[in-house]
Amino acid sequence: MTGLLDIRRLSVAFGPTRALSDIDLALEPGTRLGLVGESGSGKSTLGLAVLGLLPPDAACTGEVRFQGEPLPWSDDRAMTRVRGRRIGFIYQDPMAAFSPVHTIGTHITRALRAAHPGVGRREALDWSVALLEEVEINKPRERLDHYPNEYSGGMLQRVMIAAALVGDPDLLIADEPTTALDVTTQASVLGMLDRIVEARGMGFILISHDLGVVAEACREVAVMYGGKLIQRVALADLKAEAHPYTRALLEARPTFGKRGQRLSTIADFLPSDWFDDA
Ligand SMILES: Nc1ncnc2c1ncn2[C@@H]1O[C@H](COP(=O)(O)OP(=O)(O)OP(=O)(O)O)[C@@H](O)[C@H]1O
Repeated sequence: MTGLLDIRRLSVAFGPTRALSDIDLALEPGTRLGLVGESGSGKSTLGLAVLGLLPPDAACTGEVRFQGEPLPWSDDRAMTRVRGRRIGFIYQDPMAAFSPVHTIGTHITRALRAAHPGVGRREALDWSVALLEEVEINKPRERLDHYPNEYSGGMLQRVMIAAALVGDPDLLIADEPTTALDVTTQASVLGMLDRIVEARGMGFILISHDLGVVAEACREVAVMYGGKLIQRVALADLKAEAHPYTRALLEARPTFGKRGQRLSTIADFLPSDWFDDA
């Protein structure tokens, strides 16, 4: 079987900064992988590299194959087609994704008609309604006529997810998709993402600094540190098999059980004496 995504020896540098060093990562179709690590570990750079969206000053080596074919990074038009149809992308700030002067319906139907040029106005409208239903927005037909400022942050994030689904992608990459939301909304958006990814059987890469977020919607985690991939493990085995740095990430999570206790902090990574300050 051809794999979904095959990242081989991917390295990215911004001048003297090595953002990614020799990443190898393969995903089978339907794999749901959380990519975790602290700020600056290279998670976003990895997502952007796969999508061909690195800034021009990034020096990138290595190869990424998608469904068996190398991604055509140097061909802008071909990459635009990949992003519109085969790989969906969701990022953190829903507000920035929408123009305030167009209705939500205009945004979605435009995205649909860009991904499927033959689709007529009427069909695009019905399809948009179905997509808003899929992301669990009530009264979708009515809400298509609303403007972004009439939507809450959580609802806008749902619309952004709907827009990422217009091309029926085989892989969805989400970079901190719920970080801008309050905790309750975050949980409901993650639950919805989990249901959609499951129902569509898509591959899913969820980028987050928070292992708890990843646990809501993924089955495996890949842990990054300093531009390197240091561990990949099934979530079910995480506690038993956590690499010392992964364990530190787990312990740094605020949970209700730890109320009143000091949170762990992640110091420079020194594996040999890592547990001494517990
Ligand atoms: N456009 C850029 N120009 C210069 N350096 C960059 C650029 N983008 C990322 N970097 C550097 O590459 C490294 C990895 O950054 P990246 O944003 O991928 O990390 P991250 O794990 O996604 O962090 P965060 O969670 O804060 O987004 C960092 O050292 C960062 O400063």
